[in-house]
Amino acid sequence: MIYGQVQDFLNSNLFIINFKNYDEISGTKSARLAKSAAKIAKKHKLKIVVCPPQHLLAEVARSSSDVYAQHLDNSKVGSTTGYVIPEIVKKSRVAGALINHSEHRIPSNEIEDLVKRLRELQMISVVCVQDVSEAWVYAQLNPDYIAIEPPELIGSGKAVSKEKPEIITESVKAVKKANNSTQLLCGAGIVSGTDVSKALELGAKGILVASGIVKAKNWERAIEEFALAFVRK
Ligand SMILES: O=C(CO)COP(=O)(O)O
Repeated sequence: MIYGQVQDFLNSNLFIINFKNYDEISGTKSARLAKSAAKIAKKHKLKIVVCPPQHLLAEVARSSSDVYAQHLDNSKVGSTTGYVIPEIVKKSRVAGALINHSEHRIPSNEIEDLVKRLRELQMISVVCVQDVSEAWVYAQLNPDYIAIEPPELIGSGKAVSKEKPEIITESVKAVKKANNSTQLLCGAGIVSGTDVSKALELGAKGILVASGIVKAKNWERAIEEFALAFVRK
C-alpha cells in the first residue's frame, strides 16, 4: 500500500475475520470464505480482512488483498526454522498480523519488537489484549489497532458489546489517552449484526470475530448481516 492508501485504510471501519483452526475452514474452504468476504467488502465498500491459518496465508493472499496472519514470530530473517516472520509473509502479499492473540500470547518485549517491525514494513499491526490495563500499556506502542477481547467471552456466543459494554468504553478511553493514531477494535462472542452495531455505538472502530462467521451455516449471509451493521451505523 502506498501512503495515501494506508491513511484511507486507517480512517475506515475494519471488520476482521479470524479463521483460527476451525475444521470448517480447512483445505480449500479458507479460500472460499475469503472470496465471500471480498465479495461483500466490495459490495459495501467496507474493509474486511481475513486471517487464515499460517500454512494457507500465501494461497489466500493470491486472490484476496486483505489478508493478515493470526500470529507472527519475532525470529530473524535467515537461519531460523519453522517460524513465520513478517518480512517473509509480506513477500506473499500478507498485509498485517494479529499479535498476542489470547490463544497465542507472547512476552511484552516481543510484542514491542513486532509492532516496530510491522511499522517499518508498512504492515498493519493489531495487538490483542485481554483487559483495559493491557489496552493502555500496549496502546503506548502505537500499533495500528488494539483489539480488546475478554477471554471468557471468546467463542461463547455472548457478545462483549452486550455483556461487558464498559470494557469497550473504558478501552476506547485508554487508547485515546495514549494520544497517538492507535484505534480500538473489539471482539469475543460477536454473533449478530446487533452485536456489531452495539460495538460501534460504544466507540469501537471495528470488530475481530471468529466463530460467529466461520461456524455460520451460510457464510455470505452472516458476513452480509455484519457488514450491514457497519453501513447503517
Ligand atoms: O478470538 C476471537 C477473534 O480473534 C473471537 O472469537 P469468537 O468470535 O469466536 O468469540
